[in-house]
Amino acid sequence: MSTEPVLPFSVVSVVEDILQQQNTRTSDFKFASRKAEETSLRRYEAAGWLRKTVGVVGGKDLPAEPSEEAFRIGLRSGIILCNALNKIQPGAVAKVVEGPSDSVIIPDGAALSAFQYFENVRNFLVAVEEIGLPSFEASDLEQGGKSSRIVNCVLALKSLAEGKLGGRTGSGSLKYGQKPPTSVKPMLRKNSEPFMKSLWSMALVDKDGYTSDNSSCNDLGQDRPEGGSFSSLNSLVRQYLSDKKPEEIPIVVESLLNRVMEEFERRMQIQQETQVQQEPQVQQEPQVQREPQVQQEPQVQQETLKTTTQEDKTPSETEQSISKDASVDEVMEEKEDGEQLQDKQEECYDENSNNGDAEESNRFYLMQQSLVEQQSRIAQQSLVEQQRRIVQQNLVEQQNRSVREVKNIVLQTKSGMQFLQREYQKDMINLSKHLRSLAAAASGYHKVLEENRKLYNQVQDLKGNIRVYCRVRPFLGGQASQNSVVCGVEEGCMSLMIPPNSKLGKEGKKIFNFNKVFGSSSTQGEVFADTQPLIRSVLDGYNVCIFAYGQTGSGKTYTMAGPDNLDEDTIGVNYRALRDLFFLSDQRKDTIIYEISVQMLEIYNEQVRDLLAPEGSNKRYPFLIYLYYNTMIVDYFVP
Ligand SMILES: Nc1ncnc2c1ncn2[C@@H]1O[C@H](COP(=O)(O)OP(=O)(O)OP(=O)(O)O)[C@@H](O)[C@H]1O
Repeated sequence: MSTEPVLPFSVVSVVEDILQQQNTRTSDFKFASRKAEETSLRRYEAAGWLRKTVGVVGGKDLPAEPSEEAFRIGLRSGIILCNALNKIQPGAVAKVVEGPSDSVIIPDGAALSAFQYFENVRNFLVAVEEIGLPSFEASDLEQGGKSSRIVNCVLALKSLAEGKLGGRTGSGSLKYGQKPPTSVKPMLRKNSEPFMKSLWSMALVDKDGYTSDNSSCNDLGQDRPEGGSFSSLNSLVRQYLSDKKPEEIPIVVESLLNRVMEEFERRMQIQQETQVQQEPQVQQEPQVQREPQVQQEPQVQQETLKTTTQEDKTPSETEQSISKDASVDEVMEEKEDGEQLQDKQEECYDENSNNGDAEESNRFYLMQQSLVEQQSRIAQQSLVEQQRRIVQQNLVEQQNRSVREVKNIVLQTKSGMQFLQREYQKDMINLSKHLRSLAAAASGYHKVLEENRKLYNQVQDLKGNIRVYCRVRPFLGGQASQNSVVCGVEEGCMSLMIPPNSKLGKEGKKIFNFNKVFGSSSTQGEVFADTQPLIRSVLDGYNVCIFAYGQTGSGKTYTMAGPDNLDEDTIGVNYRALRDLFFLSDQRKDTIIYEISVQMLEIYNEQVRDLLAPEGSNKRYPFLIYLYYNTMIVDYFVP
């Protein structure tokens, strides 16, 4: 039954206090001074280890806490470095050229033996390279060189030496600052070592305030059974650092945590002093709180391991979900990478669990974090790469589909155009055939038309070139019907009553024959119907003359022109003949063009007078001229 004292303060409250103090005092100057201080601490550590390794005599040129310049000058001859290396690994530098027996610190710029200077340093650097430790340039030993690289090299030698003292072989295991065999680099901060050592020194302080060499507690990932409060703080620090990359842990945080450690240690000491005075009371109370802490911390650790396992597993699950679309080889490669990282973790974990060195624990912890982060990055990169590849494949497939659709449309359009071209050629061939047949028909039509005209005019000739029609005028208003001498009207003859004292004879009845007789009830249209065929003969080149003959008031003007009030029914032969001529001319305009002119003449008292002549000219023609005049319609007046 452990009897842990109950802390009157919580770890969180200490951290909060330190954070508050730190926030008020943080400045750039602090950062710079802190960094310089830690650089000096590293240099002192390197110098101290070299002096301890080569001995006081061999390391007389190197002060215990040298400045940067003194550190560089002390190591400039290469003797200390070569001797230290040979102590760790005998024969690493086959021959070390020693300086003068009474050598002292040679001022910078003073002439050294060139052989001594060059051979020792060169042999040391070659040996360091062969071992795989971080090296530096020979010029770093000169004025203005980078002494930090020399410090790194010496501290790596120190780690190698401590590893050998711990029973581990140098080959195949990672050392402090030693170059890893693969591209996976331990993401170790240079200034983390003092802090972690401070952290670890806290871990070795037991409840009584004594330092313990309990090697079972040398792993920061393990909890001390007696150090519940420190384990809580340790868990808190580890929890804070678990999701941070080494480069993301700023110096201020590291400084802050260091302050937390110091403050925590101080309060622990105060508490222990108080505990000595109130031991009976204090020894009972921690049992109540200590047990849950002891039980809780493994849970925290287990949860951390679970989280790590889940982080390891999540990319694998993601890979499995994506592997449907990815190639099998790529997924296998990624799984192999994950397994390799897992193996490295386990290897480092085993190695670290067997080593009691705090630096190794620190390095293991940071390296484990870097491995997990690297594994996550690899999984994320593969996920992003596979998604990008899927998107590219989808785009390519979509473009291919579009190209295929366009090709199909082009082919359909081309076939459609070819079909239309063939149809067009067929239509053109059929049209040419129709045109030829139409041309043949047209030529035949003209022949038929000519033949028709000839036949038509022959019919007119057979009917008679001279036709005589008789029209009986009806009685006008006020005339007695009993005075009419017309006693009979038939198709081709008319009967007249002969008065008794007439010169025509003693017969009482006289019959006259005509081509046709129109009675008093005949209309203007009936009279024109018999003369219309002669009008058409005019357009075929025949001469036609229609004239009316009769005494005054017999109805000549009415028959040829119409009454004073003209309408469609009462217009006479002249208007109807002219309308028919214009109609035929328009009907035949595609084949023949007619020029139509009109003359209106009056023959009165054997004088021919032009009725269309300008007013007052009173142009008269001899009657004989009229006989040869080619006219169609003449209203002939008999005096
Ligand atoms: N078929 C008819 N129906 C009705 N009225 C008619 C007809 N024929 C002639 N008339 C009328 O008889 C009258 C005389 O006719 P119209 O003037 O045509 O005779 P005319 O022969 O021309 O005389 P003139 O030789 O003096 O010129 C007119 O009033 C006319 O309207």
